[in-house]
Amino acid sequence: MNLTELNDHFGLSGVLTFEDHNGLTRLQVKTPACTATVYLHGAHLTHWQPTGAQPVLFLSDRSDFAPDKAIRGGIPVCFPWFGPRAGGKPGPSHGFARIQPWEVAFAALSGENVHLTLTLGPTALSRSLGFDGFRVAYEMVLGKKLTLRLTVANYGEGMLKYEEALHTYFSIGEVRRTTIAGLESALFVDKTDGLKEKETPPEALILSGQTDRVFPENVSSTTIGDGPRTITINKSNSATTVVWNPWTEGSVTLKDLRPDAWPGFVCVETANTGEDAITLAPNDAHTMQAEITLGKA
Ligand SMILES: O=P(O)(O)OC[C@H]1O[C@H](O)[C@H](O)[C@@H](O)[C@@H]1O
Repeated sequence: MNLTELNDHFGLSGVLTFEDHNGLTRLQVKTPACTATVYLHGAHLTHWQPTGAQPVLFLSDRSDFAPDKAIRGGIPVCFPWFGPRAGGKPGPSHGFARIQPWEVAFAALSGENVHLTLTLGPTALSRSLGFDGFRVAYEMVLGKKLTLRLTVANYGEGMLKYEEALHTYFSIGEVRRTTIAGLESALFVDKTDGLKEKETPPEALILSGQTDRVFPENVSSTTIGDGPRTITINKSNSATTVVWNPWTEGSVTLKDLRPDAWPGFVCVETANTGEDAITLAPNDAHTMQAEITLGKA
């Protein structure tokens, strides 16, 4: 659908409008409860700001907005693998979902919440990478809180094994003064240190250097302490949590991130990766959910 058709079919007067940005289609949401921006490219939520609060998501001002690139910041949807593809097989980092155009299936205002569903089915790129019999529905409920539901269905004839992540970049005042509660004494794999298995200290986590930690079999809720506010992530059907900040060392390798931007965000990711990957029998489906709420410290 072109912009006119999208606005005719799914636009909500004064609440939800589709527009072009750099050749990509995005939608802007404005309600008494929040403002939000979603790109159909990657079903990428780049902005969510409850009324009266600071923006919750970080977006890099050097991000590419191009059909073959992932947006840096917001919430990249990683599917059907996380990080580099396993087994040395070809394919983009974090899978193809974040660099494919998704379709709008549903948009409505219910009370003060906008309910939006975007879908992704097999594309030329996914088929070229061996993914044919799947469908993904991504439901967002945008209001004072944010609910994200990623449902994957197997329409193929064989088993479908996949990884997934909502790679959320939270905007924070200063990462070295930010606490992450909920991962106390938790086991993690340290991707910055040869995949060694380690355990976090018994108190809330404060990052002090380049961080790339995968917490397997971890269903805990996490709460980010960002100065006067807290950001809580409650999740279901997600067995992996990932915490990432590139720090100075990692940032220099990322062309789409200002080298001094890293103190302003932390990624706390709702995921199913590695041993927690999902395997679906034909006609089966699985839903992973994250719910993000703001509070006072
Ligand atoms: O640069 P990207 O492909 O978006 O990946 C950014 C980061 O994502 C995750 O958090 C991974 O654990 C990291 O290893 C990776 O560097």
